[in-house]
Amino acid sequence: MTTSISIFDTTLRDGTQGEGISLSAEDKLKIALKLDALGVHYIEGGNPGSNSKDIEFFQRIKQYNLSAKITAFGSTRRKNSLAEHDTSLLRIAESGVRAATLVGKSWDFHVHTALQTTLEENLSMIYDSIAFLKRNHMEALFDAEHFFDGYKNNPEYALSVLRRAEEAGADWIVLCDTNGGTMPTEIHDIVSVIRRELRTNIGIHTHNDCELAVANSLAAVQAGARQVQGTINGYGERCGNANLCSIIPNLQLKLGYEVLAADQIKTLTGTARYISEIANVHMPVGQAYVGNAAFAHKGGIHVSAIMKDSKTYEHIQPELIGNKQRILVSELAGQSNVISKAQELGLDVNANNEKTKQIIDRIKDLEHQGYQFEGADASMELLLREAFTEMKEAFKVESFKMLVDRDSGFESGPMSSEAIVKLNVDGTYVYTAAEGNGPVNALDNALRKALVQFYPKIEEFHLSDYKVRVLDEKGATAAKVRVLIESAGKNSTWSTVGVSSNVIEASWEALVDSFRYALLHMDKVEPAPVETLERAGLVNQ
Ligand SMILES: CC(=O)SCCNC(=O)CCNC(=O)[C@H](O)C(C)(C)COP(=O)(O)OP(=O)(O)OC[C@H]1O[C@@H](n2cnc3c(N)ncnc32)[C@H](O)[C@@H]1OP(=O)(O)O
Ligand SMILES: CC(=O)C(=O)O
Repeated sequence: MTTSISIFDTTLRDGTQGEGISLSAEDKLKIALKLDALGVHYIEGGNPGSNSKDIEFFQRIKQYNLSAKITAFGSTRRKNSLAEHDTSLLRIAESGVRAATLVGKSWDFHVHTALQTTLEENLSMIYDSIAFLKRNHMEALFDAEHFFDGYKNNPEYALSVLRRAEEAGADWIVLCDTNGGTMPTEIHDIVSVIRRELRTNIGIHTHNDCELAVANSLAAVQAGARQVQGTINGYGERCGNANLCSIIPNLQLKLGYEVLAADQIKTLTGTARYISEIANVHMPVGQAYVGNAAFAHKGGIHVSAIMKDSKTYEHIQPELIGNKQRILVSELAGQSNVISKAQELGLDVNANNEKTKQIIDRIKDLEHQGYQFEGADASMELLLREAFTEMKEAFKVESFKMLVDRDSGFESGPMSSEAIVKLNVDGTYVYTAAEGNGPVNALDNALRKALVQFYPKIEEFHLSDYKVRVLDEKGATAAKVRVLIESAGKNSTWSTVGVSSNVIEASWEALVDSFRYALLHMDKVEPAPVETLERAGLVNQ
């Protein structure tokens, strides 16, 4: 029989303890709905005893009928007081949740040093607080903070903490590697012992300070833990919590546990990316399973084999967790990369074709000059289309000029940027000037002004990101730069690249590629009669 593992997500509580992560009540609601769709079993919404944002979240989440259990977090009652008078416990009870997690000390050193109380009083704090939840008819999860450090230091006391939580009626006892310093073999050994000592279900909560949070969670499950607490993308205090985006597929696809339904686990990649957007934290491209490069193949030898059978270089089918295979083309490419990329674009390309060899040489040469096509999908597509099709250019650049000026007499006054471009659009010469808040904006405006007569839908896309990287710092102000421009249309984004020792020229090159790419997918309209354009100052035949 397959063993089920309960997934407890604490992105909204421990995840927000990660540096740089701050979520509004609205953000938390959106994330909770996404996590519920993913199928996690518990969603820890926050700490109602901590701040009013979390109180608002618990109020607002009540209107949704979720499958996941929403839980509130808090600590055991303060020392030398009554649970019934403890603000944190009262806030939890008032929040309206049916389940709550209480963190309590299980390391004697912490009891003496952080709580500054007696070992016996700490046991009472735990008992009273869990019993309070049970009297309020709530499911009670006990997070035994620093359990592994505590057990190594004083196993009898650490175990007595768990026993007291069990006596009080805890539904889950969760062993925490709070400082993230325990090794997988220790986790396995200790969880195996504890499992024999308790009747209550055991969970595991690990931190990533030794880059072992995922391995430690798996070791605990293999030793008998039946709940894993973690966060999406591993957000959390210090180095983060155990990353559920790796734990879930490892448990389900590698170790054969029952975790999520097959159609839900397919939403894992989308969930990870959605939450990274809301948290405003860039996802590492190489993040296991859900990263953009998790199934991206760059080396020619890899791509050649992948095209024969993807199992050669993929440990699972990316679609199982909603990711997808990508083929990168760079100076490390062989003809397989180019063929695969060209086929993706619907181009008819054969192996050992002379043109294929030429385009590989061209790409390698351009990358040697400083271009990078992995991050510039649209420039790559243009190169391939030029090589393998009779590509009709939407326009040709005749010339461009850039004027950057500061009004005399205003030493710190505003700078003005003006661009003048001359284009040939299907035999019609268009000459336009435009201003902008900087040189790239002025060039963008001038190109748009020239082309909008022919391609009105040009208004539907805009430049969404602009990055400059100095390629040879030793050249100082004469160094070569690489400009990457990201553009966004109604339903898509694309990136283009330009390289030069002149930043304006590199920007212009990337900008022109962005327009060339956008226009590939746009219909041209008949421009207004020439005199009208001439009168409007747009055309100079
Ligand atoms: C391992 C973990 O991640 S636990 C969760 C940690 N998360 C957070 O701390 C985020 C939310 N925290 C907060 O908003 C605040 O810290 C609050 C509201 C909980 C408490 O704020 P304050 O009352 O100002 O106390 P402060 O944060 O300075 O100190 C924590 C207090 O809790 C006590 N405490 C710590 N753990 C526990 C526990 N398990 N049970 C009871 N009391 C505890 C400490 O001894 C300290 O008490 P002291 O002031 O008498 O020394
Ligand atoms: C409870 C918790 O967050 C910890 O011990 O790390």
